[in-house]
Amino acid sequence: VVKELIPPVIRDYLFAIFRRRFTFIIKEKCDLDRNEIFEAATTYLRTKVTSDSTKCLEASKTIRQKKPTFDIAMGQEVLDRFGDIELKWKLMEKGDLTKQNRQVFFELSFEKKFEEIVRESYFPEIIRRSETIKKEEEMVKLYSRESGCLDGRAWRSVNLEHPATFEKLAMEPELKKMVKDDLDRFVRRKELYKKVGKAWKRGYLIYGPPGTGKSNLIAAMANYLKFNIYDLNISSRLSDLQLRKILLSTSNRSILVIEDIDRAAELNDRERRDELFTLSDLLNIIDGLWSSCGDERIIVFTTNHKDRLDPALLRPGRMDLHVHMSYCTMDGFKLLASNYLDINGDHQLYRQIEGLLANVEVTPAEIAEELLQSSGNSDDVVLAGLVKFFKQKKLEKAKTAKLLELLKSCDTDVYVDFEGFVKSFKQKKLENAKAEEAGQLLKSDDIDVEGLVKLFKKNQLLYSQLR
Ligand SMILES: Nc1ncnc2c1ncn2[C@@H]1O[C@H](COP(=O)(O)OP(=O)(O)OP(=O)(O)O)[C@@H](O)[C@H]1O
Repeated sequence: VVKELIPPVIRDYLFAIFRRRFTFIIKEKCDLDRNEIFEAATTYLRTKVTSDSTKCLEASKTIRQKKPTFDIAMGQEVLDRFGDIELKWKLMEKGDLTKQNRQVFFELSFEKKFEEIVRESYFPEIIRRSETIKKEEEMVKLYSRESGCLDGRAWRSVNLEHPATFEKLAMEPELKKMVKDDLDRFVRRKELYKKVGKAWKRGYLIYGPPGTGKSNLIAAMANYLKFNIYDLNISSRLSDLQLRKILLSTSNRSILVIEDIDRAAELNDRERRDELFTLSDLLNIIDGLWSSCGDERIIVFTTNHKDRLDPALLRPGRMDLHVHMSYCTMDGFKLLASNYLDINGDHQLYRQIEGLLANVEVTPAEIAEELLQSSGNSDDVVLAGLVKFFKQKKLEKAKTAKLLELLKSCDTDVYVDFEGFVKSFKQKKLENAKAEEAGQLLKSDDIDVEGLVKLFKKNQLLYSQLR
């Protein structure tokens, strides 16, 4: 009956008389210092304000923020609930608004009987929640495309918890510095880009054999700049329009990654009547869209075979920086040893390792794998194991070179596909004295054929020569 007959405002007023209320005043500053509860509440209440609950919101976005934030506006109320407690937040100000003595504060009111819970549990909870929100906001995200979804809503994100940093990355120190400086310069130069009428974007081509750290470098760049990564998988069938929608839905302050761009050569072979995009469409869309609506964009192409790339991609002005990720050098090795074994100075085996590294092609990923597998042993044992591993690789390399020499002098038609060759070779279909010799080498105890096929594939240069 009370609900039916008495208007809500009067009802609340009457209830308030019966239920004793209590109010906390939370000022922006404690003397001159910042008030942690005030700051935590500001962050926390952002997750509570909605246009349904308040009539007025304050919207803002700094250049470093990825998304706008919506705050409680002056004089507005926001309701919150903590267990059974209903709490009312109100942002207020007092004092001379133009002078220094202006004070901003929150009024937090609730039923008197809950005072202790608010003090002991609610405040600590707000501080904890605000820290989580801040961390979440700073977290770099990795977006990948959901298969089957072909428009702008196709991106799904996870937090990029990749620990890669420039410090932990084994690559030539000068090259590392160059990439880092380039990124720094890029983010600093917004005004210059604007002044000269150039879109504020930068393109990197990262190339090198598998396992040299191309993906690691991208993760390090994202962590360094706090940019999100969009991983665009171009192998799926997309129409020009779908691609446009997908690209348009990426946000600023992001890195668009297109891996294995050499595979995009396939794109060029597509028939136009399919209305699927080609490589040059892709490049034009990226250029066009981003010139008109994007700020702070980085695009990264990676490839294991720079030599197979479409010349359109290598045209000057298309990619700003070409970054070659190479096999492991001694500098890189020392960094990996410091990461995995905490060896920061010299070691007696380093001279030998340096000599071996100059003669074998071994990727940082292979070394990292060896180091991981032998973790738990003493440094001497781990490094001695690595020396053995390098020697084995050196031997394989010599045999591979010899084999290649022999194969090259054979009838080449058969070698178009190496697995096929090995098969026919095994079946002794080949009547060639040199191939016989190669066969002996292949059959020798310390080389296994499948391993060799893998080796050839890994060693892309030899493999492409062979092809
Ligand atoms: N330069 C490096 N510095 C430190 N660790 C590395 C480096 N390169 C590779 N690794 C290690 O090897 C793993 C694989 O490397 P990553 O995926 O970055 O290589 P990639 O060049 O991108 O290979 P792919 O071409 O096959 O994608 C990494 O997670 C890391 O543990």
